[in-house]
Amino acid sequence: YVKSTKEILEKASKERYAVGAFNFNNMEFLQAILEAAEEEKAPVIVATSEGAIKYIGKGDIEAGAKLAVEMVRTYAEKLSVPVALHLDHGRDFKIIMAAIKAGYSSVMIDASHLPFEENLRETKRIVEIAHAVGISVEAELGKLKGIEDNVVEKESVLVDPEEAKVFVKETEVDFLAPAIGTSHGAFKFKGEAQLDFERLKKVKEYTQIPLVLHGASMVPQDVVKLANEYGAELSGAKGVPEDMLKKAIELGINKINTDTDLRITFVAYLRKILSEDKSQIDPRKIFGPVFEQVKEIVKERIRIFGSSGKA
Ligand SMILES: O=C(COP(=O)(O)O)NO
Ligand SMILES: [Ca+2]
Ligand code: NA
Ligand SMILES: [Zn+2]
Repeated sequence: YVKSTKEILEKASKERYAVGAFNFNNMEFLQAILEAAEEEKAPVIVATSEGAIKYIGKGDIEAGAKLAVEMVRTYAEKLSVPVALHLDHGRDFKIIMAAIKAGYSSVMIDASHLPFEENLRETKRIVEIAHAVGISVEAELGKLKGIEDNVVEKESVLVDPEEAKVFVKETEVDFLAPAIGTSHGAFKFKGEAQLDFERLKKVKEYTQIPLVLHGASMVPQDVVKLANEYGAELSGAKGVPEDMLKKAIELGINKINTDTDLRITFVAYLRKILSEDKSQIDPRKIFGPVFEQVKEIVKERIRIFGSSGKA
């Protein structure tokens, strides 16, 4: 059933577990994510980036947002678990408004590439509008490396917990994504994986609101290997290790954004199936088994996040 992001995350924050926020760009990814949540009896957040809304709507933002909402509602109303739809990395005011108008439960305003005061001002503006119509808001402090759809953040600038305290108090934002060393995509760390748990601990202490980890994919090496065996070129891919995810959850992370793990799984099994079943031309016979694997990786993540059975 459909439930608000705020209710889902406040329960998670109180009970110290995390809920997956899985990105989707099409029907099959959405189906796999929702089936995984249902099978794990877990609350789940499904998210579209601005690029996903444009992709779903073939450039028509209103149409894309509307179709995303209607797909989620159509599937979610049959499920026994709570589902919320979230706008990931909102930056364009028009797209954030389109998501709110279409019926998204929550929106992220990502102004973290701007100086603190500007990020604060932009976030406050979105919060005022969203709260006026019962929608919750996520914002980001600090910068992630990697491509955030349309922004290449050169340096990863970690969150300042003192700034976070002021930021949350002034903006009344509902959830905060503190940059603690992750980055988007499959190549997160040059050397050893490293997250700044001290900062995370302080941010939770100072803000006491649900926190979000971006760039949290684990990049499973067995799946990377499989993809490379079938012609992908993903050597050097590295994600967040399980023990670090678990420590981040203990320290107050309640929403874990996961996109790359689903993409790598999709690519590995699509390549495998196409090279093995050479006469297959029915997309359902190709996508069926591929998205079974995507469903399995989502179930594994839900278990690691601690939200299995929390519906
Ligand atoms: O932060 C993410 C996803 O991160 P990954 O690339 O690690 O899946 N979405 O907003
Ligand atoms: Ca950002
Ligand atoms: Na987000
Ligand atoms: Zn992100």
